[in-house]
Amino acid sequence: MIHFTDLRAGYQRRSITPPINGQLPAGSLTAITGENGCGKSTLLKTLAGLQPPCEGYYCIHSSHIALLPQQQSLDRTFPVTVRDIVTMGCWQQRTWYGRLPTSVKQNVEQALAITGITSLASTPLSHLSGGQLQRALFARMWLQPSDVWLLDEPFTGVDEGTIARLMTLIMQAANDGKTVVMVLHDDQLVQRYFDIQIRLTEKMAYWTTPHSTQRRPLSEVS
Ligand SMILES: Nc1ncnc2c1ncn2[C@@H]1O[C@H](COP(=O)(O)OP(=O)(O)OP(=O)(O)O)[C@@H](O)[C@H]1O
Repeated sequence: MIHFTDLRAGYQRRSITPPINGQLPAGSLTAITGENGCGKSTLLKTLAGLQPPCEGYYCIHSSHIALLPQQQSLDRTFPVTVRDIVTMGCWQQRTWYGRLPTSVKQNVEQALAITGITSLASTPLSHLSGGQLQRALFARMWLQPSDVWLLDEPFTGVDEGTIARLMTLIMQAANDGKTVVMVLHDDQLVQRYFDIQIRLTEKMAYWTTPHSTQRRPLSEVS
């Protein structure tokens, strides 16, 4: 669950977003939309704790938050493989001498398999296509112990089949009670899958409920 009270996100006390009020229940799937530069990523970074709010406040009823950042924010030359990147999702589960328990290693293999990148496990980060990198980042997020998923344009460069595959995993996560917030530009996806849409403009944050959602009504989500 996330509560907003007159929250304005921005940088160095300069607000970018309009004031945001309301709440996102546990188990909900929310799309943040709006024109380029309206502050969608800034809002997500604020919710991830990477930026302090400019005004107002928010409350997340969990300390376990997983963030899938925009690709541009990553250094692609970093010398790691796909398996290394995915394994970072469970660094907290390492033993005190740095080893990963067998059960956690199995989870890493599962994350690679469900995102369809097992064959790329030993591939260096710098050799991945944009869509392959998105899958690896998604697998890392999927592994992180968390109650809240924050995803910033996770489908950039991703083909239709993979989008459907990842959306299935995202809906499963929401059905399991995670609060999922995603920045995206695709209205069709919003109408098809999301419970709540927050459309940001300069002056207002418009909250709507997409009608043709394939998800169960929120009241049925435990
Ligand atoms: N670190 C920063 N310091 C100051 N201003 C920034 C910083 N990062 C982004 N901005 C500015 O904040 C504004 C909102 O940026 P943001 O990335 O949140 O927009 P967005 O809605 O996610 O855009 P897009 O749809 O293009 O991804 C932009 O004008 C941008 O230049």
